[in-house]
Amino acid sequence: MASCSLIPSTSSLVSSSLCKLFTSRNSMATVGLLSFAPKTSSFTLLSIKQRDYHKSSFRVRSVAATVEDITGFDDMVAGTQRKYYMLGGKGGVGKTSCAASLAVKFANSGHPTLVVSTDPAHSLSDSFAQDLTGGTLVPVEGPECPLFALEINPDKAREEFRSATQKSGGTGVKDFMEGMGLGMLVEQLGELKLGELLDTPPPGLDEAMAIAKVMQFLESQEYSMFTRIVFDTAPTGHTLRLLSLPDFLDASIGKILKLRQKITSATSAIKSIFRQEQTSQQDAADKLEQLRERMIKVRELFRDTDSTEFVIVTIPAVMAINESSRLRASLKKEHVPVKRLVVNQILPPSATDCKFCAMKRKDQSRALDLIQNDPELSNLTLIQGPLVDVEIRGVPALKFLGDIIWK
Ligand SMILES: Nc1ncnc2c1ncn2[C@@H]1O[C@H](COP(=O)(O)OP(=O)(O)OP(=O)(O)O)[C@@H](O)[C@H]1O
Repeated sequence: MASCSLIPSTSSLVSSSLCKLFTSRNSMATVGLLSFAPKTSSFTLLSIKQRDYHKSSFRVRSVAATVEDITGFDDMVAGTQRKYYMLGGKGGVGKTSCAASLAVKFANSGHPTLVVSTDPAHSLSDSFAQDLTGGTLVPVEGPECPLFALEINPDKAREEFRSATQKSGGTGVKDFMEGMGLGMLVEQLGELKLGELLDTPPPGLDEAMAIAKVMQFLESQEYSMFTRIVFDTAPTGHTLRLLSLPDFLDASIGKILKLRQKITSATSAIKSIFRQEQTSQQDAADKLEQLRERMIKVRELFRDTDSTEFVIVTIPAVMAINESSRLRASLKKEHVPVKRLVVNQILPPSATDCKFCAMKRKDQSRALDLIQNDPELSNLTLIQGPLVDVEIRGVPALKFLGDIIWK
């Protein structure tokens, strides 16, 4: 029996003798069950993924740290309310490794945790060395407390956007506008660049929709157990576009909806004659409005200093640091809370450097100086992650990395 700390508020959520933990999005089949025996204060996690059957038990210890005088990981782990950690940075710096190691550390510290990849090029499965694909919550085997992973398929999110904006079977802005009862305005609306919006969903939209989807999941009772959500986000460019999305959508979808409203109220007299068409137009309009609201929620989540923190991950190299500085400036502009900067892959100390290592060390040291003098980065808490000599794959390796980085 593995030992586990659980958050008091969480235990009350699972006080029934057996509660459904989650269901597969596609099949709606139950793939996980959590049973709780109040007398022995023990939980039994039964998870069934396809044909695999996995059963583990863990005892409840009282949780977590006090909130006074805490820094570092203590600050991240303290408290029973749900917190979101978004890890982002330049491609290849170690975002996934850091996100996965943080998720393992949260789970081993008593937080039922969900780690989500919204990077179109998922690597959570590679990092955990387990098959976590399928766009649904999959239990990660290994940590002491429940840890689930979710790789959101960006193609599906994009498809959803297209079906929300296009009349069934139709393509392009003209069909969509006609579907919305605005066919006569297609020409006049040229300058809004709606064609671009509808035919080629804006970059960052898939990631924003993925995050919106996770938030939707988490609103339901069956997913309310998670107290830490870690996002492995797509490289910098996507993140920045994601943050500017709500304004962009407001400017485009908002205008369409307003126009449509004007027209439908002007033509209300003939509404009843075309009731069928009206319904499908209303359906499209509702979906667009829902999309816009979800994007606004995602932006609010990013800006919520009480529950969210964006952690920038970088490496000690000039190009990566410059990109991190720009990312931090943009996040500041968007009021996204950032406190920590992880500098990953720093050469560990050595008494006897070869020529290559000595050069590399000097180079890294210059890059670290750059951080100290960077107006955007110098006031962040610096977390140094060493370059390790083996590939970090699987829960034991992630635990090892997490214990070094998240202190
Ligand atoms: N501290 C480290 N020491 C050694 N290898 C590391 C370290 N951190 C990450 N790596 C390795 O670097 C590679 C890239 O890491 P990872 O996939 O975590 O980066 P990423 O930023 O998520 O990449 P992408 O932007 O492509 O998603 C992996 O092979 C990983 O094992």
